[in-house]
Amino acid sequence: MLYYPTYFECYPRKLMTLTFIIQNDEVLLGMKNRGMGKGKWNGFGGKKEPNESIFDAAKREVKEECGLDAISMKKIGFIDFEYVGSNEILEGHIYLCDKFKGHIVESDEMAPIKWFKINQFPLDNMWVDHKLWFPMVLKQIPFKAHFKYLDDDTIVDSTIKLLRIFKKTKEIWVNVIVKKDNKILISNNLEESKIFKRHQYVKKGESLENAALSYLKSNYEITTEEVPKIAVINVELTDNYSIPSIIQEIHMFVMDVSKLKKFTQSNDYRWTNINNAQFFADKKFLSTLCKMKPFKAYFLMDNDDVLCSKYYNN
Ligand SMILES: Nc1ncnc2c1[nH]c(=O)n2[C@H]1C[C@H](O)[C@@H](COP(=O)(O)OP(=O)(O)OP(=O)(O)O)O1
Repeated sequence: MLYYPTYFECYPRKLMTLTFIIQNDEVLLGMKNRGMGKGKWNGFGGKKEPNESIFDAAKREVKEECGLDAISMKKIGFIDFEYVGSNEILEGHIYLCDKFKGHIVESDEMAPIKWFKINQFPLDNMWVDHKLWFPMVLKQIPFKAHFKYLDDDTIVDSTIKLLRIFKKTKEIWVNVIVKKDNKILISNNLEESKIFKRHQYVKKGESLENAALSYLKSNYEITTEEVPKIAVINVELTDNYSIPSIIQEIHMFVMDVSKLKKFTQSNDYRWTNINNAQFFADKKFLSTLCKMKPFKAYFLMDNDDVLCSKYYNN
């Protein structure tokens, strides 16, 4: 379960728009030469004027910043931008425009303006939040997000929630990590980045503990009577944005073999330092797990990329 933060609900808000113009497999971006986001590539947008609707503001900003008339625009996301030390929220309304007319006109504020192939996006030279939600714009998945910035390049907290109308079904899985000191066992046949993907489906009527013990036996040839459960994580996948969508609930157990009287290591495995072993892009996960203190977590994944991760104490 992902909780959207609410502590800033009473803060005053400034409404802003941001529109991405997309044609075939290309996105139009402009280099911002002044104001917020100076020196970064961005879509087209800015503050809403009094007495105009947010939709009209989005169309006006597109015209002012790149010269095009947007014909078809679709709202994809809402983003609350918060800056440490400021009690004002910048409420960004994100649009996708796939029909337009006119000619591109560069201005003092935005130049140059260029079409970029979607897979060659200049992400390193854009707002850092973009790489976390742009996959949703491309897949047209409505979302709501909150980013708390320390400065223009550092995010200290982020939450991305998919706004779904469809029912979600849950699949229950277990996974067992075998550890000793600050090392974990990794299969020789598995890429380290994929260790986390080796979950085992929990059969109907089977207890989580039994599923974990059978996982230990079949994967690591370890027979034991108990193994502690450390984490429950919910993984939501953007590629499963269909009907019904799936949430994976994964129960993570950790076997500390230094506690076992007898342990024979299978030749199929090797020890890897926790800091070198990867859990997708989220480096914090394995080290948190190996502290052996129960916790809950949520991950929003787009293929192998973690778009949003949240850790909760149990
Ligand atoms: N992190 C963050 N903070 C603030 N603004 C943004 C981000 N990430 C973003 O993508 N953006 C977007 C939102 C807006 O489209 C622009 C900032 O608009 P701003 O510079 O305030 O508006 P202007 O158009 O320059 O100013 P006016 O025309 O409204 O005067 O960046």
